Amino acid sequence: MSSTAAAAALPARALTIASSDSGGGAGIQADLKAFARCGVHGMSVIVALTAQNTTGVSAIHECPPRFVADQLEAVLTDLPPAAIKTGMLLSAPIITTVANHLAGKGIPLVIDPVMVASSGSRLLREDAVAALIEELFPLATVITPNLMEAQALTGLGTENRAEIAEALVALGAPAALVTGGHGIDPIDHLYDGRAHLEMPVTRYPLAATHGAGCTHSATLAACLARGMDLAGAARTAGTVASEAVRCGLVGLGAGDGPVDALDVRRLSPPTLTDRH
Ligand SMILES: Nc1ncnc2c1ncn2[C@@H]1O[C@H](COP(=O)(O)OP(=O)(O)O)[C@@H](O)[C@H]1O
Ligand SMILES: Cc1ncc(COP(=O)(O)O)c(N)n1
Repeated sequence: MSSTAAAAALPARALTIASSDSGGGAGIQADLKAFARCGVHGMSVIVALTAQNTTGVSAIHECPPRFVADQLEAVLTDLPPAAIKTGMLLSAPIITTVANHLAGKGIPLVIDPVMVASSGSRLLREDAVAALIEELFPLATVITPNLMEAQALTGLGTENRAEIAEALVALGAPAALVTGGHGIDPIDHLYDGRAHLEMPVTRYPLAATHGAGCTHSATLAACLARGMDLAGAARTAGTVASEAVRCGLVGLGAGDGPVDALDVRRLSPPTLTDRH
């Protein structure tokens, strides 16, 4: 095969800029599973490590912003992604570093404004919220808060998703996709500054939703990397996240079990006779 033909056969690339979940349920670990689920080569810039399991976050170790910059430079110079998502970014200096590296690149960007873990720990410091809104939202293609995050970002108490999505766009993001899986209406609401689109999601009443939001935003980025339009990517993200909940690993730990975008229970190591 010529090198051009080999390159044409390569998968699309997507990058997650987020934090590690030692329990493997959310964060970088969920993002890479979602990328693989969508047939996309996943890359990861890790900004913090969490000591975390299904019951909660017990410690957070922040990467120095200079090392975050090193990772971004390593990826962006050699492996430019076709789309990027951000997840747990933790601090204002990290957000500024990320914004400085992404500004002017024109790469589709999904911002999942992860603020508080479903188990209750803060994953974005109080003093970093303004940096997220002012420095990163203007660079986004779409932001994907859940309803609680959307309320915290806008200061609105309403559950009216159309109203809240418009307020998010007024904060500087060109489009907002408000999700609402955790016990609320199973409807994702997309507003792109012109039109509203309601996307019903099949809801599963399972105790395995840890990482659902990460899986959702990573799938959205993977679909954009594969050339889908925003509405199609948003529908697919809702479907993949919902399926990941259906395949969620209830009982894996003592708390909220992790979602599973790859449905690993149906996989097994190849036998020797499968080798080629
Ligand atoms: N119980 C559930 N059943 C089916 N899908 C769900 C469930 N919980 C979450 N999801 C899916 O995950 C997406 C993100 O969930 P959500 O709870 O809004 O985010 P977060 O994990 O950030 O709180 C939803 O849009 C939906 O597609
Ligand atoms: C590293 C990391 N990133 C994101 C989340 C949010 O996921 P969830 O809302 O399911 O707790 C998390 N708990 N940990």
